[in-house]
Amino acid sequence: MTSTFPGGTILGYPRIGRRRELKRALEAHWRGALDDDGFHAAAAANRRADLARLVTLGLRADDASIPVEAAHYDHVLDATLTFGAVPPRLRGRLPGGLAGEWLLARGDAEDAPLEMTKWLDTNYHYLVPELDAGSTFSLADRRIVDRFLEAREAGVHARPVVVGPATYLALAKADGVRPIELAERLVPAYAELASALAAAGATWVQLDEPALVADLDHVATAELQAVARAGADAVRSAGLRVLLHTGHGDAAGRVEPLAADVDALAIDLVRGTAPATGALPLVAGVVHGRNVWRTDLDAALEALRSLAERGPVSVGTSTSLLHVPHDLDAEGGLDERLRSWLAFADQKVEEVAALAAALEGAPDEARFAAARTAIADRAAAPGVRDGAVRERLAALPAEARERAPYAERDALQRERLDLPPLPTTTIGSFPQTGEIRAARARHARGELDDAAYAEVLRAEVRRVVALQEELGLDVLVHGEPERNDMVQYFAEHFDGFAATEHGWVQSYGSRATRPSILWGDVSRPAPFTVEWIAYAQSLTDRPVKGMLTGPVTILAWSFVRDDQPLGETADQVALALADEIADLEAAGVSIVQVDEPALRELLPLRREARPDYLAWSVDAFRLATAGAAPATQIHTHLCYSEFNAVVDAIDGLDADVTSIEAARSRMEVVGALTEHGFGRGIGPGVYDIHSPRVPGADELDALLATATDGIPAGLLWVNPDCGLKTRGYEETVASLRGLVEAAARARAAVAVR
Ligand code: MET
Ligand SMILES: [Zn+2]
Repeated sequence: MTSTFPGGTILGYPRIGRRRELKRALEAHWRGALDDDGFHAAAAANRRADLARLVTLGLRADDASIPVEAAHYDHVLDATLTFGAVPPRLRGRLPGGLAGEWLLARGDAEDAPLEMTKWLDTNYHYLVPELDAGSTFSLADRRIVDRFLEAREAGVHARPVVVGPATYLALAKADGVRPIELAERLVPAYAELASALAAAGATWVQLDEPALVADLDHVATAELQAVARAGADAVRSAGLRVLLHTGHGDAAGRVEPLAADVDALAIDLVRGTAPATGALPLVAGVVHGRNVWRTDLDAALEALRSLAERGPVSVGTSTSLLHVPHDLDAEGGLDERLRSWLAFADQKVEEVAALAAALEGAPDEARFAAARTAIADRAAAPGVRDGAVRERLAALPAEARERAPYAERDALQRERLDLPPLPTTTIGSFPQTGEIRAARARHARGELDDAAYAEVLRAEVRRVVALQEELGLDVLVHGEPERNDMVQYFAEHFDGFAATEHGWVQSYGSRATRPSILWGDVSRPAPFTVEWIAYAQSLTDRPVKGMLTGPVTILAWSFVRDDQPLGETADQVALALADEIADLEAAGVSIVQVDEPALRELLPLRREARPDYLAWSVDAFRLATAGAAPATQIHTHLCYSEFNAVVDAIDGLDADVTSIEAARSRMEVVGALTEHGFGRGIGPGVYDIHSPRVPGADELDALLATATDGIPAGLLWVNPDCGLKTRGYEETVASLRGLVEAAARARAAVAVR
């Protein structure tokens, strides 16, 4: 066991299991099919399998190369439990053990769970710590120590990983106090944890402090640095060595003041540069932790060698591998050529090991040659560059992103659609019933033929349209039963994308998504949404919305190519969507919604990078939609985030109607929009679809009153926060009935004014 840093390491590894074993264990335990012991045994078996795998792949078992994090549900929740940060509303009554953990993660009939939000600029959701001025912290749970001991029993001297205090507090919410001000109370709990780890025999601890490289509105970089430094000092005071890990972008200019307080620094060299930390040992993140492309080993080795001139260097990933699937070898169905260009988590571990060996002077020439061949092959492969797509983009006229003035569009649309004031609508999806899911699975297995599957879906469209008419909604949807996922469905119908079979990536808790791989130039060979919308429209006289996913969201929820700027890829997707919109219009569709729920998610963590991002993302949306006739009403939909920071961009989208999540924040966004002078249609959500709760009439009236106070009645729409696909029919029908009735009351109130 050495105290100098190992030659090669990773910063984290997927925790869900190669075949989503952890998901199965979690869900079985929640259903009551597995007791506590059974769950712990399954989770431990999964952790042990991962440790063994990492050793096989080339990480050393004896020198703290292997990180152990392995949360049951979420690593931020693990910190909350470890330090006893019980939410004030549950103080004194949070059950111990798994029951308490699930109460925080999932809530129950009486108690809401912790709020969930996105981890930095990723699509991973963490549970937001809930604190107040009375919060205190101590080592309340020994899971981090126990996992270290468990690994040792399995023959691995591992490196425990914990979210650092600066990041923990930066990502927390607190009542009556700025969370960062609680640092003086939190830091001693890190010292307690460190003492326990030292007593257990640990040598290194990894403190994850990505907040250091972000620009946050509510806390200054200097404050974060001071708290991160105090956390590192606390861990060191127990005799442990600290690996400070930032990831998620450029650490240069952010970590230098901590150089004397840590023993090594893990930095993202894919998106950032090396900080001026002298001869401090660096874990150089040259293997991309968040995408699925094979590393250019030659270039990486060169970068490592030049860094090695300054001081000790080991090889690492740019972030935790939490954000990529386990193993490419599981993908038997992928095109062989595409497969040769890729690396999932396990392949990235092998890349790290290969680079570490080469840096030590023992390069595996065959592996380097294979990487070289694959990278050259990818650069020249057909489809990666499609002449027709490129010519079309190059030839775009200047006005390709401009629609007619809103006033003109508005007049034409009002005449064409003839809607009542405060029109009611939904966001697109209706509950995905067990029946639909079962039919999709049987269709995928070949047990249900195309015609029979299509009939199941059509029956669902009929039911959804009839239900909406009965409820009295004004603008209808077809319900999206044919879509497994709002991005994957598009990826499956566009050229330039490939889907994986087992490429699951944790999204939150037991939930995982399977991002598609965007590998080539994107185009749309044939219309694919039109038949569904047209079928729904044939069943009703009310307008049915065409329903598309926007370019930014398609990129955000896929693995994107790394060989051209994102903005260029976004424009290609935009043109593919523009083709679909043209076909929808030709089929008589009068309203098209283009969803951009991820617009806020991709916002760069650093302020200086934001204007460029907002420019290309808004441009891509406009390119997708500007070809629509002035009489075609373009809607967009945004959710999952706090949108105050991007109101200008939302305005820039120039959609005729924007529906936006607002119920949970009690219409907070209405104020921001009013202040901005937003002058087009707006539907702040009045029904929080993330919970099975049916909103009461008073609640709906109150939310609508806030909306009508801030938004001119002529612009206001009434809708839920988001799509209904995760809900059951019972609560959906009750909630939508309430929503339509509340809209009628609000209409009457507005008419009287
Ligand atoms: C995450 S946004 C979802 C929008 C989509 N149209 C739906 O209703 O499900
Ligand atoms: Zn949504």
